[in-house]
Amino acid sequence: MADRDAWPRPRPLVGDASSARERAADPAGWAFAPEVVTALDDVIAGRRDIRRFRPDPVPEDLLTEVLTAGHQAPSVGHSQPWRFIVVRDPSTRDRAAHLADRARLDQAAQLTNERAARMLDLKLEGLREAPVGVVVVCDRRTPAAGVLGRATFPDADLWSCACAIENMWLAARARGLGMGWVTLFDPDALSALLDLPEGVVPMGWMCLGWPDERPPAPGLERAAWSRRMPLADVVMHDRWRDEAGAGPTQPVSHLDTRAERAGRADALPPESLVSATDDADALLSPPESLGVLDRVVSRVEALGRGRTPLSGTLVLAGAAHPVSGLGVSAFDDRVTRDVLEAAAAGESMGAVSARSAGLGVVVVDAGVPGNSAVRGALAARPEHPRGDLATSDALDRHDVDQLLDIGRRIGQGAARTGLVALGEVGIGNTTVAAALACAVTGLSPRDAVGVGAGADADIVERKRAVVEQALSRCGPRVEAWRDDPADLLVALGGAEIAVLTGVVLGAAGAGAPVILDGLAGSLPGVLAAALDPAVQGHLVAGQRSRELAHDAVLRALGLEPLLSLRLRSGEGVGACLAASLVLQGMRIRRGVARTAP
Ligand SMILES: Cc1cc2ncn([C@H]3O[C@H](COP(=O)(O)O)[C@@H](O)[C@H]3O)c2cc1C
Ligand SMILES: O=C(O)c1cccnc1
Repeated sequence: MADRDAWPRPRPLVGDASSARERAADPAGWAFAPEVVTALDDVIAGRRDIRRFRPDPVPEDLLTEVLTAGHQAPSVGHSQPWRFIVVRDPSTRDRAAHLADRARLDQAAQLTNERAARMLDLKLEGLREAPVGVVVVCDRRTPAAGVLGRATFPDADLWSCACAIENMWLAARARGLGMGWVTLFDPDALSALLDLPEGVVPMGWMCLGWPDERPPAPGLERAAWSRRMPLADVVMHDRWRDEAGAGPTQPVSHLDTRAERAGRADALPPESLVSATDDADALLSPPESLGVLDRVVSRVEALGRGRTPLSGTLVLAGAAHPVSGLGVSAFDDRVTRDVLEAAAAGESMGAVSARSAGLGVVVVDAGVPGNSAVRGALAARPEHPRGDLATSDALDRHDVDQLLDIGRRIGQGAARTGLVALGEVGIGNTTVAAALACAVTGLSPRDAVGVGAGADADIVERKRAVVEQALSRCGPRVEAWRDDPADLLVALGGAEIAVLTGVVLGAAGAGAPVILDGLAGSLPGVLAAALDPAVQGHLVAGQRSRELAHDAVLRALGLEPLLSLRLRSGEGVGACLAASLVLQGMRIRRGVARTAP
């Protein structure tokens, strides 16, 4: 038996040397000296996002110290997912600065006028001045489930990189260096610039250098853009809501709701729909007297708050389709140009239908055969070669973006006239439309391919084969079409459908009802609604045509067609017939005697 009261505690030579007794005796004993704490608080409080830099070089040892601080950040599962790309090459820096210039204008376009002007006044990047750029990227190629803590919070790797950035920021500030975190980029464009592989994502561009400003407060606070919220507004106790059931306010948005409306549609406002139906109920007639038409009229009147003009515009877009070279139409490609020229002259079936319905016509040449744009038509001709969709993409991405953009502007203009009716012309486009219909409804080519403008059995067989080929060529892209509806237009086409998709977005964004036509004249509604769900409340199914997949497409849209005439005209003829009916319904609604409450 030992005769000692206590044995000395064996102090480990590795790991935590503190003892339980020491920790219990002095729980705060791990603190740094008070002057260190004050210094840390000073650095945290004095950290600024620096946008103005002096040209003096950053000494290598300081840069290494800053990067070392970054590399000491905490990371999920100790995964250290950050990688630092130190950029000194002026051409890379200039190209990055150019990307930021573009992103700045794009962002300004989404803000209110006042905020946009102020944003453009702000200096948001110091990319061209800072002698060093450090691009912090996150290597996300490791499966989340393989990293401790990421299976449940898969984005924790990104947060770890943000911690590294903050560490660098503080280390830079303590040394008198300035750092600015620039995220004013299209991330894909920045990735391409730095040649990042798939799965490695940029967190932004850190400008690093000697600051040419020493701001006592955050720049955005100084510019009266915003102010730091009181601590009490961001701290809650035990749960999100307080006793009164209120939660904290969400961060402020400077989005322009009007610009948003010009670009994106307003959902059909429930109050105005209710007031339109209330008005219908007051008519001296049985409720829902006009049946399907009644509902459409209520919707149109709700959208225009009863002031929709008794008129409108047929937007008729035409385009050539290389797939017509695969024997999928009973007609020659040149017909497309002839019809569009006749439309511009006011003599095509679509143009005459529009006139007879009291609508104006806007003819859009989205690349009909021939080397020049059709006279009298708005030109929206794709710049790049188009593919036959069976073996290559129908359209180039840049062209699709342009077509959508031009369409949007046309739609916004047409919206001012009242109803916006869609019309298409393009030999071969029922094959394109069938492929799109398969993609968006899941129909098989056998159930989607129809006779178009008059196919025989051989043509129908070839159409099916082409649609099958196109769908298997684009497999995963077709399945994921909702993630990127514009890519479906790239894969399958066609240019007139892309323009009309833009028209739907623009018209609905400006508050107008959009009347769909046949199969190719309904798909723009599906695609636009996928791009902006609020479009849905603006869509009216003009007709159910003869084309096989049309019914499935209308069902997918949840729309009941006004007419079912087995049309096969295309060109917006059905949309015009329906528009004329809608206008008549509006006149009836507006003219009939009201009953007293
Ligand atoms: C003279 C003529 C005028 C047309 N206007 C519209 N289409 C309709 O038929 C074409 C699509 O059918 P497919 O895929 O079988 O080629 C599109 O132009 C459509 O609008 C027309 C067709 C013809 C022949
Ligand atoms: O239903 C259609 O849209 C259709 C049918 C045949 C030809 N063009 C269009």
